[in-house]
Amino acid sequence: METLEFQAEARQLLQLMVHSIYSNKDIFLRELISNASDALDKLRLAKLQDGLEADTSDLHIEIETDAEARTLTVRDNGIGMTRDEVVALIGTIAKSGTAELLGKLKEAKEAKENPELIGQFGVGFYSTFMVADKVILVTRKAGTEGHGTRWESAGEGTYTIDDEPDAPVGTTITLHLRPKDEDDALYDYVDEWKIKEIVKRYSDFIAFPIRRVSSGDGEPEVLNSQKALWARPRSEVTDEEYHQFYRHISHDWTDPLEIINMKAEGTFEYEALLFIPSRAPHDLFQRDARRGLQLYVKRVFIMDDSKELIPDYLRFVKGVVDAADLSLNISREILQQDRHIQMIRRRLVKKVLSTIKDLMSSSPEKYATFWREFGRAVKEGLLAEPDNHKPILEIASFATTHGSEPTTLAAYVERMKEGQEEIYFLTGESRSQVENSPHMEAFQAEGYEVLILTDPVDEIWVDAVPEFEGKKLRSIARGTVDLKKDEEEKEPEGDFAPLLGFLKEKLDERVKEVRLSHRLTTSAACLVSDADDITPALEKMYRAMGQEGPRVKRILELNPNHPLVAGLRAAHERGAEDPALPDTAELLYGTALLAEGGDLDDPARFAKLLADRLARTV
Ligand SMILES: Nc1ncnc2c1ncn2[C@@H]1O[C@H](COP(=O)(O)OP(=O)(O)OP(=O)(O)O)[C@@H](O)[C@H]1O
Repeated sequence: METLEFQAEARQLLQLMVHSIYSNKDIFLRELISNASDALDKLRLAKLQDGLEADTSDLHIEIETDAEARTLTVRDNGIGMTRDEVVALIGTIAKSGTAELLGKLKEAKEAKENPELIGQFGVGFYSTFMVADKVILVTRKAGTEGHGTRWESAGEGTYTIDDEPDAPVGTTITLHLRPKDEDDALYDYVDEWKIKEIVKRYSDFIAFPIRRVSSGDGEPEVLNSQKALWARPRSEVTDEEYHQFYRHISHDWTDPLEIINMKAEGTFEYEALLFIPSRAPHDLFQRDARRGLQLYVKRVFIMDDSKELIPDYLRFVKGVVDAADLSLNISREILQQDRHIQMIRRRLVKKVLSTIKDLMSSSPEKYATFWREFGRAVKEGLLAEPDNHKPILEIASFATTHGSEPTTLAAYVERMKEGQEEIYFLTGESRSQVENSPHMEAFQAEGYEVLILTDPVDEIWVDAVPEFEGKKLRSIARGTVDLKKDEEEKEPEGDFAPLLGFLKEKLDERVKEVRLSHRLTTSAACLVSDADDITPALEKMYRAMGQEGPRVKRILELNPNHPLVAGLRAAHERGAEDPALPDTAELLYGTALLAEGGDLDDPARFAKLLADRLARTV
């Protein structure tokens, strides 16, 4: 017999379990049944796809209680585990992001107040320690000869592991129950009615029979109806049943925001049951996160995380697709090329997008939640699926200078001023940075609405999307802007020509052009990108990804009505040789860069120039 230590993170999680941060302890049984069901799926699949020799004629889950010994046993005749697997799977937590979450959960008190936080990672097998002070797991892997493995722990720092000579194939988990304490929601889990209630509530849809055996009783009783939820008409399924199923497949603690049923008949039949969660998982933007749907073929589970069924930008959608005409032996490789799968995927996308669109009118609050949680991911679809620009843009909303609530593009277009032909936007790092950017000045002064785009993905998709309802999307930090229709109000460029030429020469390394601006009302100067150039934010992103390219020069625009610019022109006219002029040019450029939230190349030099100049004014 060997005594081993739990990995540090596993120990922390166990601690939380032992000290019962969950107010609902009943869920331990749901977790055990869920694992058993997965193990049965895996055995059936191993036989089907890998030709494993195994008896799958009576796959089932058994629950046995012994009131005297106060034990509860959950048994399955599924795939089982090898000794190494027991150590790796039960002694450690391999899931990404767990450490981080555990950090947040350190305070058990906080966890009690935040059930959703803990719901974000499956507590799984460890939840048994909420109700048991000793857990024994005996298992044998299907297809292995000889002995099985016995694992035992009291949920503290260590566990023991040993050979078990006569273990049958599958896994048996025996809990030595703590004394009941109903004040602490710790019920009597040897009670027949309690078991029935829990199974009915949480595990009714499990595809394998869950049988209750009890010493003395005669025939075992089947506790669940085993009906595949996606195959039942929506009107016959309660929300509670859907929610439990959602938990089984998603391991999310909170109820889903929306449930989608689909059924296609005809040449290619399939059924789908999809869920849109009500909150983004913590790993929505992590590359290694689990994504994809469950694939079944005629009620037989084939695989988890089937990415081929749903595009990456809808990776938060959970659910099941049950296709009638696929081979049970289908592999991931074949899945990628399968025409039917591609067709299903297109239909699912269409359905998800139209469901969100319906929410916008039927339940604006739900829609707002959806967009807040998942909008950032959905916008990636504008890059990935040009064919779906329209339906994606229709469900998108954006922060805007028109009030504090986000707006749809349709609502923006409706509010457009007479004569306005483009949809104006400005990208940046935060709302306040964008709002206070010099680029905004003329638009604000003239009463034009500007969309405020602050997600990193915004920098990219705006270049991929040419228009919405025939209106071009237009960055107000790019190209020329001419909001004033009245030619007479404009300053003649001619008077400024010598100054513009001088500045261009002095700032040649940084700007490609210096010109008068029509977008400034209060600032002296601003920087804009040429219509076809990439923006500084994008340049920065490329750089961060390791793609060095040549520096893109921008255009310096001056406000002819600003006293600084007027004064500079006068000074330049008095004498172009004035030694203070080049410094002023640099200060002007630096100030424009700072005003839009940009980074100076040489902040120390800028600070020195500024201090010298200020010293002369005090
Ligand atoms: N009855 C079982 N038969 C075979 N393997 C099992 C069984 N129970 C658990 N396992 C293995 O142990 C692993 C860890 O189980 P655990 O319940 O802790 O987490 P999980 O099921 O992977 O995640 P979650 O709890 O989020 O569902 C499982 O993924 C599975 O590989």
